[in-house]
Amino acid sequence: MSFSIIQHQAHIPPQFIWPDHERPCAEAPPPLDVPPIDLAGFMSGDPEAVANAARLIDQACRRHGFFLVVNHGIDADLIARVHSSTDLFFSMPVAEKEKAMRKPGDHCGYASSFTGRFSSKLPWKETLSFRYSADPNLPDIVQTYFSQTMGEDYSAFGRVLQEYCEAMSGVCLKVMEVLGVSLGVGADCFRDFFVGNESIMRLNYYPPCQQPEVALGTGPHCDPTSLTILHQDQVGGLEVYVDQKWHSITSNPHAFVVNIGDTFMALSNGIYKGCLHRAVVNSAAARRSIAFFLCPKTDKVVSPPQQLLSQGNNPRLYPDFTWPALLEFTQKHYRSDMKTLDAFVAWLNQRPTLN
Ligand SMILES: C=C1C[C@]23C[C@H]1CC[C@H]2[C@]1(C)CCC[C@@](C)(C(=O)O)[C@H]1[C@@H]3C(=O)O
Ligand SMILES: O=C(O)CCC(=O)C(=O)O
Ligand SMILES: [Fe+2]
Repeated sequence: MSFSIIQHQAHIPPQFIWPDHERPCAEAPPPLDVPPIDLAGFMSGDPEAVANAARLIDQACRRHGFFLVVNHGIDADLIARVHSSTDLFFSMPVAEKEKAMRKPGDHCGYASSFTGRFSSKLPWKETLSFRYSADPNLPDIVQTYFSQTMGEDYSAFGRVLQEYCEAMSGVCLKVMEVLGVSLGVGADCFRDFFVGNESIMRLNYYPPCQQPEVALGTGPHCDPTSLTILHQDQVGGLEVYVDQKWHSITSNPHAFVVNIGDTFMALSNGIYKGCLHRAVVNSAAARRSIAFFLCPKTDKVVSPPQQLLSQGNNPRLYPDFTWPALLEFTQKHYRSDMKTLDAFVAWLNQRPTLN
């Protein structure tokens, strides 16, 4: 089922129609007051800038887990090249895109409308996801993926995305320093945990939809990953559920939208919260968003720093786990939503123990 056919029909197929209580708001939702974290200010070491960044990120992460990062130092031309690469890929003929077709159970590759994964509440989007590794022995992992999957013509395409992932990994490590300071465990604690990250990059493409009032580009969920660095194009459509109602996050090309995921919620022993969010579509313009999902190295055990447990009455909320186990759960057993971590822990507990 490809959007090039669906989007020209008068009505969208029933699999893309969401239940009443999950549909977009009839009125445009109010904007969420998302604090801008001055990353260069924090990194300068100026005590006031460091304290201000830590305070703003702490307030946001205790409340909804979303904040903006500005003065991030990422070249605007690189961001523009990633957006144009996204347009280039999704404008390709279906047969060309399907060279990168996502395989069942794998999180990488090209997926359109997710018909192979879900039978209802299908998201109105096409996605292209691929691995990034900060391992210095894998300096061209992204470029190699595209050359091998799509052919040597895609080497330059892969180079742009490789460069962008390296930049995103750097921004994530700086944000982890701020999070470490704001949680009182020190700038190095989470930075050291994620320095060898094995992350996921995803290009989201949302075609115009003839019935945007009953569809969703991405359904309500909390990212199961650790931290998400998202760049929205000027169309906008990202919404966050705070204080029992949906809020929009205004598009700002100079800022990255950053949010806490389930894995970091577990690392912070629930002090910082992942938050329900979704993406709405529209009938006039296609929308793109570029999402970098920070994930720890596969052998890292997700367990909160001791300091967070010894501070007063703060019992462990989640058992130790590894990211690959949670990822497999989301790919093979459970559609990520707002209860993914609880469902994951229940799944872990019911598995037969190897004696
Ligand atoms: C590890 C991941 C699974 C998803 C992509 C990344 C992080 C976010 C997850 C997702 C976007 C949450 C909503 C449901 C989902 C199926 C989707 O709409 O794309 C999720 C992704 C996935 O499982 O492919
Ligand atoms: O497209 C967006 O703005 C949000 C996408 C998202 O939440 C995701 O891919 O996890
Ligand atoms: Fe998300």
